[in-house]
Amino acid sequence: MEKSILEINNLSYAYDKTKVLDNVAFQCNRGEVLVIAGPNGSGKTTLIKLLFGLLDNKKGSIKIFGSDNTDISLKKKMYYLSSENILPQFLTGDEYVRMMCRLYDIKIDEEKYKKLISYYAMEHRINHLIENYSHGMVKKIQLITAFILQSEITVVDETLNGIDIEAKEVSKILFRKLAEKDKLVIMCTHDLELAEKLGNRAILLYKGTVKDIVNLKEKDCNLTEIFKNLVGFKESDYEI
Ligand SMILES: Nc1ncnc2c1ncn2[C@@H]1O[C@H](COP(=O)(O)OP(=O)(O)OP(=O)(O)O)[C@@H](O)[C@H]1O
Repeated sequence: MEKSILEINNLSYAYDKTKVLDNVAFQCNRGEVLVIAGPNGSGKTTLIKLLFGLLDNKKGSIKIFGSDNTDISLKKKMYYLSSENILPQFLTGDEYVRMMCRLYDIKIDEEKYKKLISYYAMEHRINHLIENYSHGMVKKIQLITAFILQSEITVVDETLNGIDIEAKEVSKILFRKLAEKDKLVIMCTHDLELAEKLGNRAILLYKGTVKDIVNLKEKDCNLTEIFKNLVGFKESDYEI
């Protein structure tokens, strides 16, 4: 089985004339949690949107399982947990999960599904309309869906922000288990502690370029310090 399943080369992107990604290149392997970290506006979400073919006119290439990422057959192999509430508001949580399973040709394992609902304490809300969910509940529905689908590639955009501690801890365990099943998990986050605990490698994105690719499994890896150095952060520069 091939290890590298996603390859990005010379990727650049501009909104109108403003360049936000410049010559980005990296590859991702099966079985890893790859963290994409970077300050606000560094281009993380743009990169994810390009990955899913949601933006036109990119420069460079994104190959997934050897095919161009716009290949429609790839859609069923990838699931995106957005940081925004993009779920259909007129469905219940349960209807959304079941609809996604149909779209992805996944026969739902009812026992597993029930377990996931209880892990995320959604027993009493799963049949309510998404429209009436809190911010965290919308995220929990996406997490339940991700662990039911177990796609080849799961991309998480800040989804662990704004969920309660128990849900966050459960998610950490389940994303690790997903990677252990030889799936690729890509996680955009500002939470560097989470990144260190969960990730295999981190791509450090800064002003649209890849500044470093850090092996998080190396002993004494301190992503916060690496980051501070990267942006030239000095405690002594700040006072009130
Ligand atoms: N639709 C858009 N039109 C114009 N500019 C955009 C658009 N979306 C994003 N940008 C700009 O592109 C740059 C990168 O934004 P992006 O959302 O990819 O960054 P990010 O790293 O995900 O940020 P954050 O951590 O704040 O979520 C920013 O300067 C942003 O203002």
